[in-house]
Amino acid sequence: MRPAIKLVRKWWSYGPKPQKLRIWDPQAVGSGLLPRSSHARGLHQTGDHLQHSNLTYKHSNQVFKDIDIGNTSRRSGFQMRNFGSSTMGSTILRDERFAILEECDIHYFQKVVGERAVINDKDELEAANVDWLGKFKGASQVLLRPRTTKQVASILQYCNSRGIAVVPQGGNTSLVGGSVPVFDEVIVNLGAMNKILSFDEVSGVLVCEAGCILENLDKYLAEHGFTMPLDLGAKGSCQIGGNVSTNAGGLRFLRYGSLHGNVLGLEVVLPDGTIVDMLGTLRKDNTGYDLKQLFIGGEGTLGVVTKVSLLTPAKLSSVNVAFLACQDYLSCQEVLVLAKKKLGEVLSAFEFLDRSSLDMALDHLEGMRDPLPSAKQKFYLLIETTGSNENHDKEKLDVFLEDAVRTGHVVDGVVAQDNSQSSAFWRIREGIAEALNKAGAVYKYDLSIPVKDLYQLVEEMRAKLGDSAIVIGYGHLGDGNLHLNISAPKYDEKLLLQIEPFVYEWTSQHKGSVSAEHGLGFMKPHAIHYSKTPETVQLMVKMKNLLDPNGILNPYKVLPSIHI
Ligand SMILES: O=C(O)CC[C@@H](O)C(=O)O
Ligand SMILES: [Zn+2]
Repeated sequence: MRPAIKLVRKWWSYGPKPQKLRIWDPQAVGSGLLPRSSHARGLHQTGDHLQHSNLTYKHSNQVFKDIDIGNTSRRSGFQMRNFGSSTMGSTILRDERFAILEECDIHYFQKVVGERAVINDKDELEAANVDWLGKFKGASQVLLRPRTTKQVASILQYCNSRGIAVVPQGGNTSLVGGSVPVFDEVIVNLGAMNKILSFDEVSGVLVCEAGCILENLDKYLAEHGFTMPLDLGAKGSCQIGGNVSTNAGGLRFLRYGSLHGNVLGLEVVLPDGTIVDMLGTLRKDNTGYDLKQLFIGGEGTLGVVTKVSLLTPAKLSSVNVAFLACQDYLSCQEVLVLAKKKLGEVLSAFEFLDRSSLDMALDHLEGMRDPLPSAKQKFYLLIETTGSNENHDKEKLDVFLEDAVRTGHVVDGVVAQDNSQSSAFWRIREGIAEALNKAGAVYKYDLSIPVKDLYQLVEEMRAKLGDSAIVIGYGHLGDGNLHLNISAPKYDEKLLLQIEPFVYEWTSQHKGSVSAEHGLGFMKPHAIHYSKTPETVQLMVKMKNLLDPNGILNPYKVLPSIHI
């Protein structure tokens, strides 16, 4: 075994500089290491060296090896982080800027939230330490389940004063490693704060705690004839606090817009334990800066969202879902224009999937039939209308479909005849992410790109990678949001080097964004500069420093690190 790599060229662009990072002897590492590649995407390995104002990003293979975020192993009852696999030498370390948990800390937490809400059960911790994709594995020793805002405040105030790092967690469905610890951060899970506090039918405003599961909120609203303005594949487990913190987009974005518009108020706890009550329910309020916006999409780095007030639309009774096939990408664009013109306000979703995405979903979903078995086209569209007048909506849909077929843009299609068929079409669309996750290694990119250029990236990527991987393009075409996924049998550094920074550079050149809706989390802070100017990033760093001067809250996420 190689000796421990001397590490230490790493600190973060906010908070105090680490004194040093502790290194343990690799000989002491237990077995059962994950393949190195399974975590190789945590910190990028591009070999580039970028200079950005006073931020320096140095991405050499050596640095990558040194700072690779790896798996954990247990020693003397304490989980330690292992950097690198046994084949490349192992260095175990933790970030010494932060305090190691002691008995007295556990006692304090027990006093604040009660013994049963301080979790150190191995299985529960294991689940909370690993992200949904199984790419990132932290080494937290303790998970706390506060039930009140005051408890969250006490936890944060204490951790801030003790220098203990904290990761807020909801349903842990982040696709960018945003909700798992990187080292041994204390996990503060909001799941027990799941009360609906009020709903006002006149204004449509729902006020609830952060741990409410999205689907439960939708069911609750349905009883009152309302619905949530957002819908995601992960709705059965994601929580509204996490949705807000990620500024999740999803399937209804086209119709109801961003959470930046739909969230009317928030209660947040700052890293020092201050409770900031911004839980307004007004649609219009121009008294000073709209500070809640900082926490919508703040990815839990500036404060912990504890309560949410949300504008919800009425649930409309007439829903139609069509599944259409197009020969080429230009036709998809023409259909989008036609849909906007002919369907107008009843258009509620415009999703696209290419043939590879469809094949992948159908392979994964047992018993699911291809809705258009004879079409075998390159592109498919899932179009949904939602309105209040069935005849009117159907008429609109008929006119739209007639035009789409007559002009040759749509070559085949089906309209769901009942709820179970609509659900089946949606199941196919939502099944793509699940299928990809099961298919081996997946390199995920969530990009905003002008619609006219969007699929060109998928084609260029395919041409570049040849047979070495399956390139899949799908997403929310109506919002210009491409989910580019590259599926390969296993993680491979060489493959990654072919993908990145190409994807990011391409996106930047086409005036896109390297994160449309998933956020940056732990996976992509290094790519922020492809979409934000140095001045903007610096302002973000200042905000972070202002609100979290000790850098305890969700460290390593969103903002780039400095490697020297
Ligand atoms: O897995 C992905 O790339 C996208 C997941 C999600 O945002 C979706 O739209 O299905
Ligand atoms: Zn999406």
